[in-house]
Amino acid sequence: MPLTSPKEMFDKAYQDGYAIGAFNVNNMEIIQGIMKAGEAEQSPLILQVSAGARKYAGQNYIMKLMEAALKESDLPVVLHLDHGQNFEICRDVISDGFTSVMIDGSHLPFEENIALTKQVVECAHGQGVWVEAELGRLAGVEDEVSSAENVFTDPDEAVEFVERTGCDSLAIAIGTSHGAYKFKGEPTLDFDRLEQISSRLPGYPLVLHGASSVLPEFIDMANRYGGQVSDAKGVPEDFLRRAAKSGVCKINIDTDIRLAMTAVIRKFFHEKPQEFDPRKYLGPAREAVQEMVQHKIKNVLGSSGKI
Ligand SMILES: O=C(CO)COP(=O)(O)O
Ligand SMILES: O=C[C@H](O)COP(=O)(O)O
Ligand SMILES: [Zn+2]
Ligand SMILES: [Zn+2]
Repeated sequence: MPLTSPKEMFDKAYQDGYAIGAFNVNNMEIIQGIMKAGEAEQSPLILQVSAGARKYAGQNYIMKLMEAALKESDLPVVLHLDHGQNFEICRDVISDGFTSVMIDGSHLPFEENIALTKQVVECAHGQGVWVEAELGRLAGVEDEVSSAENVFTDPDEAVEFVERTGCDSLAIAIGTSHGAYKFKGEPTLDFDRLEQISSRLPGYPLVLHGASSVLPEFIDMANRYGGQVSDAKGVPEDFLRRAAKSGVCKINIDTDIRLAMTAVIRKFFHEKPQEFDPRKYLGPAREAVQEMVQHKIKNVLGSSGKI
């Protein structure tokens, strides 16, 4: 199946109150784990590539891995640029064949964010490519830049932003953040704000970044085998189910992939210190990614069988 645009995926998801998982890819094992999970669940998928992933794997490798994944699958798959920081990176990945880009002007003043987003929308729409933008700011680390504070999305500004830029979906800040340390105390999200935004933008797909749940199973395993990932806390799965029913069509997950792989590899190294064949630990790490992604699709996002 060739790469698809998010349009049809999001229309269906919005109608039925489920969400599509957008999973970050960095290497072969991650792509394979996600694709296998999607196959097993017959779920549409968004594979997303950050600037960091492009730098790590190399854009040519990413494209060839995608090509291989699509050759072996009939699933609808979107190839999406995660957190595009400027016009040039969006333009470059569009010419490589990405079907969706995020232009992240959330660090800019409102008018500058609008101007940058509009510039990307004009270029992308000319080629049938979807544009996600961001308004508000998430605390945490993204692309090696860390933001100390959340700046929640203002509902009035969200409406004006969408109207003036013509962006196709909007990432909003309602209390999630990137990484494994999302909450100091009890997790909370500003659902009132989400309802306000979604009711003022009816039918419009919203995006939730920083949506990993930081599964205790992997935190415990990592720590049991020498890790030091303490006080980690993610977004409770019930919050994600609720968000999916309130206009959130795309839920971004990266940290949970990282934790699953790391936990399994730590355990392996501890239990089999004499082994040195990377396939022996990257294989189980790939299986852990598959299982975790399958769990999300089936039990949290609700996208099983929605192809
Ligand atoms: O938002 C993300 C990628 O854009 C990932 O968020 P997590 O760090 O919660 O996985
Ligand atoms: O939003 C951030 C994603 O988790 C990507 O992270 P990265 O920039 O380290 O690849
Ligand atoms: Zn951002
Ligand atoms: Zn993000």
